[in-house]
Parts: sequence; structure tokens; C-alpha cells
Amino acid sequence: MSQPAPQHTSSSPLERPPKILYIDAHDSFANNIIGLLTTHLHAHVTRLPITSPSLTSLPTLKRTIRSYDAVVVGPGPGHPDIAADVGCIPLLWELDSEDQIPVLGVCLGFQSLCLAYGASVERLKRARHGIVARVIHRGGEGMGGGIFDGVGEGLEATMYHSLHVDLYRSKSVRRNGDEKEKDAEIGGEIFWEPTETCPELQPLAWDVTDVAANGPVLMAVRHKSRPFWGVQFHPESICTNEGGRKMVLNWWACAEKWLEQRGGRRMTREMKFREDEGVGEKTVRFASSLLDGCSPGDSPTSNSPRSHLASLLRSANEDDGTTLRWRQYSLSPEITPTVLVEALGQRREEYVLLDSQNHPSGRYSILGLTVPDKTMRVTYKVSNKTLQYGFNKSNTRTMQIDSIDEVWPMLQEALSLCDPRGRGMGSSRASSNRSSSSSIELHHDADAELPADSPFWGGFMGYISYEAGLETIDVTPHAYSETIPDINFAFMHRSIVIDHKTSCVYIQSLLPEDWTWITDTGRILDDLSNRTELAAKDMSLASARDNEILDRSLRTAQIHRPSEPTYRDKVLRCQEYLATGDSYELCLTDSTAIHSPGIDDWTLYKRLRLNNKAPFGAFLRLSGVSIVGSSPERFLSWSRTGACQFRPIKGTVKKSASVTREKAHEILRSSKERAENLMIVDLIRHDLSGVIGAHRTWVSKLMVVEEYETVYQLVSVIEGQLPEDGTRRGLDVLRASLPPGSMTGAPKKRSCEILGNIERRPRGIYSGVLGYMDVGGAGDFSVVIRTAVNSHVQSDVWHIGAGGAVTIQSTDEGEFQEMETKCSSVLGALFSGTRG
Ligand SMILES: C=C(O[C@@H]1C=C(C(=O)O)C=C[C@H]1O)C(=O)O
Ligand SMILES: NC(=O)CC[C@H](N)C(=O)O
Repeated sequence: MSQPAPQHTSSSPLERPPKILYIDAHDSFANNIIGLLTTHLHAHVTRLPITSPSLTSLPTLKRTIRSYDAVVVGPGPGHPDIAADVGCIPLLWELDSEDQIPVLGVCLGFQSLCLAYGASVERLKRARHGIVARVIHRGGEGMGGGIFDGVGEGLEATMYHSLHVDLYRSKSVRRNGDEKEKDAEIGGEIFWEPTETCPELQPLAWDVTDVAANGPVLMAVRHKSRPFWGVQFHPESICTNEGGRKMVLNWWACAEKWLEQRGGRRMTREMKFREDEGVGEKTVRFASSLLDGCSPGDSPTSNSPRSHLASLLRSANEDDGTTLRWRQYSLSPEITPTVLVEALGQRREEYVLLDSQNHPSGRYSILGLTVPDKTMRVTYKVSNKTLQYGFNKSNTRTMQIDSIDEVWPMLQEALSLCDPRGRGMGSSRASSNRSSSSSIELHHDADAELPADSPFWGGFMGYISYEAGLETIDVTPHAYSETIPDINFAFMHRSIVIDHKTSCVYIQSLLPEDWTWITDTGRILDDLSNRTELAAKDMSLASARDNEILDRSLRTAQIHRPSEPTYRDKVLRCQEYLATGDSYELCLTDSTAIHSPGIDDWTLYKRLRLNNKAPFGAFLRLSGVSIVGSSPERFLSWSRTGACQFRPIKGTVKKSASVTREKAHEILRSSKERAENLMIVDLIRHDLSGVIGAHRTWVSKLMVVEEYETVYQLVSVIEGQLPEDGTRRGLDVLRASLPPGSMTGAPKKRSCEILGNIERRPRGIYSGVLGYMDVGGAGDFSVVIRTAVNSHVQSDVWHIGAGGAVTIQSTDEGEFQEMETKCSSVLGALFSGTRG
């Protein structure tokens, strides 16, 4: 299922790798295409946006492309006739013969090529987004096309288009003019001949799998005398089969042949190849690393917020660095994380609980505890770009920063400084001692190893909002004066990690000499284990009194749900954008508000986890915010050894008496659900490979069905490996992948802009990510869905966001129901027992 890099695929007889300019039309799977070029052609690729000043006038374009062997013009949202959508692309087709360069246009790039040579570009009757179809082609040598040489009949290709190229604009070629006439010619010779309207365009491939709606759709052309080729489909998609990659190899062979005829590749003639630019992936400008230009282990000396925050944190540690003190215990399975919170007397404090809620696919639960005057809180608000950090109110620093980009290195530096392994590996700083009073302590390691099986040794816990994600991709959020911080983390020195698989508990502290707390906590665990099973079970539920108080509040609550006509209208508006080619998929959402005084967040959480079990349950009370969640979806995790994993969910079926497991599987196998999922898989591959390269990115599961309390969902798993040299970290991947693709749609930026216009409200924490970043280098974040959120400034209002991906195949009624189903999975769980 993955697309491993082949050992040797380039047919290039020359040792020098092709130097390719990738012209990027608004970030549409660009990294996947670049990945295809680097791994399969071993090409040097430079990426420039369609708005780059070095491309947007004919003289600068000419000068720029002189440094390259060929150009690939990428896909993108919009229409090839709209200047803002295509930027410099049309200039390529205007180049004089002596300035020409081989070009491969993909989707929008292909449409622009055809438009330039006489075709019209029209809307499809039924747009093709995330649809995989068999493409017929005639690109063999006999036809002189070449790009489909050896591709065979089985080319399965993914489409992402709403528009299509019409070569038959003129009446005469159309003969009798109507679609039927064209359909009748499928496979006939006329099908493969240039039309009178577009005499220079040689048709090379067609999609005839949806003629009923769309007629035959042109899939590829080559210019008869110029070195221009174009394809409507997406060769880089995970669901395009080997034929797509073969086509790209063929294209380069054709391009090279053309270059040879012109007297060799330009650079051998005109330019000295610059050795220092390296080969393959290295040339692609990946998102820069967080710690570029800074050495993580160094003592911060300047007064910059970044260094200041790190040095403050360091002041809480021992003089010579950070030591992890820890003990390992065994725990009886009845002792849930919520029982632990209560037994610790923690429930009124600020803390974060990441709770796998005993769900079969969740392994760990992690409790991070704040300590008065010792826990560093870091918050950032997008609306006024205000950063705050400090140990308590009196020493909190508040400052205006230029952008969110300043926050990430700050977090990374603080984590690196507190890594108990110190600067060099092998010098572990850990300490675990024996407590003779504890009957259940398992581990008393005199060598003071670090607990490798504990995924979190301490570090930041908290969330990043959707709007913070928008800032990272330069989308202006809908205007708001939010009372909730957009980034909200606390550096947890004290943590308790439960491994539900092994029934091990790790009590850990990064604070100096914190053995007393560890011992006391161990004693509490000891006591709990000695209680009867039943007592422990009872404690995991809210007390009768707490339940009664909660029920009373909920009984009188006002609930404001999205109105059906308005939501359905928004679905239709989304589909209008999909039909015009501005997006391929839009994750539309709305918010339900529960107004009621006196709802206790912790009691609410206990009820939610009981009634809507999910592997990424979360309770957070931090810096004026409460979060009560049962998310089924991992956004991104990374291990200390650099293994990254995304688990996007897309495709939802509600459980009901009539929906059996088989029926759910059948629905989730439909082209609508698969298309929804595929688009997000391609989007996340793009996000991940943009940081670590396509050769380190693969898809380990594609569209498997998973079962939750109230829904079945279609899940995929995209994985990658961070480079061993430490030049990219998990946090680099995190910030480059926000907001989560499963909550935006694709292409991400344009889709977020459109959603902002339609939704006209901030999403806040809903649609953001929540989790931890560990001092040892690991991290795990879920997508904030199926979650209720409360700002303590407006303590009487709880918000629950819900939505779903709108595609061209959606119905407004179906989407409304899907949104309701998701919202009800939370509402129903909270209200169970209070309303009839
Ligand atoms: C938008 C929500 O969920 C997202 C959309 C899904 C879908 O369209 O099937 C599934 C899971 C989430 O990625 C939500 O739960 O509110
Ligand atoms: N993937 C693309 O490049 C899409 C091109 C164009 N916006 C369309 O929808 O047809």
C-alpha cells in the first residue's frame, strides 16, 4: 500500500539528476507530486508558487526557467481562466521556441495548457473528487505520444476535478453537435485525433467511466510540436496505481529526448551544476526545522521570550540539569484514571487527563498534575498575538509577538532543556528508589534507567485551537474576541502514566527531590489496590449527589442547536464551491451551546466517559478553560525514536437497529465514503512528506472500518520516520500539519478560507488538537471532536462542535443528519438519564 522508493527507476542515461521546477498553484498535494519526482526520477526539485516574482513576468520567467531541465505545473483550486488561480502558468505556453522547456501540467496545469491552445474548460455535470477510475489511453510510440508507453490497459487513476477540458468547442468538429454523437465515438479513431478547434493538441487519454453524466472526459494531451504534456488525473495519489508513476517516468524520458534534440540538457550547455545543492529530496525546500540556528542544549543567555521561558523552567530544575524520578507499580484494572484523580484529591485543581477510557484501541492513560508556583503555563491568543507564560499570576509575563511561529521554538527549546537524558545520549539522568512500605512497587532499578515503556516522562500537556492552525497557514480567522487561549499548555513536572496493556503505573516527577510526592502517591495507589473491586468501580462513577446536581443543571439547560434549514443551506453552498473547482472536499461544522449554571466539569466528564467510550478521552482544566472530550481520532503521534503516525477518520455511519456491521461495511465501501477518506489521506501524506520527505512517508492502513459506541468510522493510517540526524522533530511535523486535514478538507488553505466564509464563527478548541509533548522527544495529539468546551469567563455555557465532510456526492439532508449524529454522541451521553 505504501509507495516505496524504487531502487532505480530513472531511465536517464546521464548521471546528473533532472533539475525540475515545480510551479505550485496554491498548495494542492504539491509535496506528493514533488515526492514522486524525487523518489522515482531522483530529481532535484525546486518549488515556487505561481505568484513568485521570479515567474510572474515573461522576462523573469525566461531567466528563471533557464536553470532547469523541465517544469511540472501542479494542480490547484479554481479555474484556469481566473488569473488569481493560475498566476504565472499561462506565460509558460507563450514562450518563444528558443525559450521553451518541457512541461508536465497536472490537473489545473493541464487545463491551463488546453485552454491556451483553443479548448474550453467547463464544469463537469458530476465533479470527480477522490474518485478512482480506469483511464483509457493511446500514448504508445506509434502515436508519438510516449507518456503512456508500457502503461497497459490497467491504469487506475485518482481524479480531483470539477472542471473538464472540451476540445470540441467548434461546431464543425462537433459534427452533429450533441453529446451522444461524441459518446458514440468512444474508442473510435476520431477520439484520438486533434479537433479543428485544438489542432495542436493530441488527445492521449480519456475517462469514459461516467459518460452518463459527464460524457467522455479528456484525461491527457500532448502538444504536437512543443514539449508540453498534461494529465487531468493525479499520478501522485495513493490510489493511482503503478501506471501513474510509469507515466511520469515516460514523461521525463520524452522530455529528455526533446532536450537531446535541442542539443542537450540546458545545464550541461549553459550552467555549471552546483554540487552543493545535493540531490533528490534535499533540494526540496521542506518546512524549516524549529531549532534551525539554535543549539538545543545551550544555556539560554539572551532576553528573548524563547530563552527566557526556557531559563525560567530550568530554574525549577537542579543546577546541573533535569532528573526524572520515578517508580513503577502494578495496578488492578478496576482502578480507572478517574478513580486515581479522586483518590489523589485532585478534582478541584488544574490538571490534564488523557484517558483511553478502557477502549480496546487505547493503551495508555496519562495524568499531568500542576504544582502551585512550579508549573509553567504557556498561552497564546491569535486575535491579539499575545503570549503569556509564568509559574503563577504574579510572575506571568505578557507580551505581543510577531506571529505564532515564535511559539514553537520556545516550546521545543524548553522540552530539550528538560530532557533527562541530558545533552548527550547515554548519560541518562533518572533515579528510582525503593519504598519498602509499598507492597505493589515493582521496580527499584539501582541503575536508574529511564522508563522506556512510559510514553510521557513529563513535558507540555494542553491544546492548540483551530484558529491557531489557521494562523500557521496564513488564513485570517473569522473576527472574534475569544476568551479562550488558542494555545494552552502547562509544563507538567508530575505525571502518572497507566499502561492498560501491562497494568503498570509509572509515577514520575521532574522536580528536584520529589520523592515525598512519589512515595505518597504510591501509598495512595497501594490503598486503592487493597479496596474491593466493587468499591473501586463505584468510585469511577460520579457520586449520587454529584449526579443529582448535574441532572438538575441539565434539566433546566437551554440548548441551542444549529437550525436544520440553515445547516442544509450551508451544505449546498459548500457544494457550489466544490462544483466550481475551488475545493475538493469541505469539512463543514457548526456548534451547539448548552446554557446552564452550575455544571461541574469533572462530573460531566465522568458521565461522558461512561456513556461514549473512545480511545482519546480527555479532561482538561487549565488557564480558565475546561474540556470534556471523547475523541475517537488520533491526529498525530511521534515516538522517541521518531516514528510518526496520523490516523484520520473520514466516513461515518450511525449505529442503529437496521444498520448491522455488514451494512455499515457496505456503506463505508461506497465511492462517497472512500472518496472522502482518500482525499484526506492524500492531504496528510502531503503534510507529512512536506517535512520529512516522501521517501520517509507511507500509508500503512487504507480505509479500514472501526467501531465506536454510536458510530462506525472509516480510518486510515499514514506513517513516517523522522530523520535520525535530529534535523526534524515531531513538533516540526505537528506545526506543519495544522489545522488537522480531517477537519478542513482539501486543498487545505482554500478550503479553510471558504469554510470561514460559510461558517462565520470561530471554531475555537473544537477542530484543534489536544495532547502532550514529552521531554524525551515523544508526542501524541488527538483531534478535538465529540467534545464539550467551557470558558471559565462564561462558565454557564458549554459548546459542542460537530460536522462532517461535504463532498459533491453528499446530500444536504444526509450531512445534517451526520452532524446531528456526532453532536448527539456527546449530548446524548451527557443527558442520558435526565431527559426522556
Ligand atoms: C467533524 C467531525 O468529525 C470529523 C469528520 C468525520 C467525517 O466526515 O466522517 C469523521 C471524523 C472527524 O474527522 C465531528 O466529529 O464533528
Ligand atoms: N486538482 C486540480 O487541479 C483541480 C483543477 C480545477 N480546480 C478543477 O476542479 O477541475
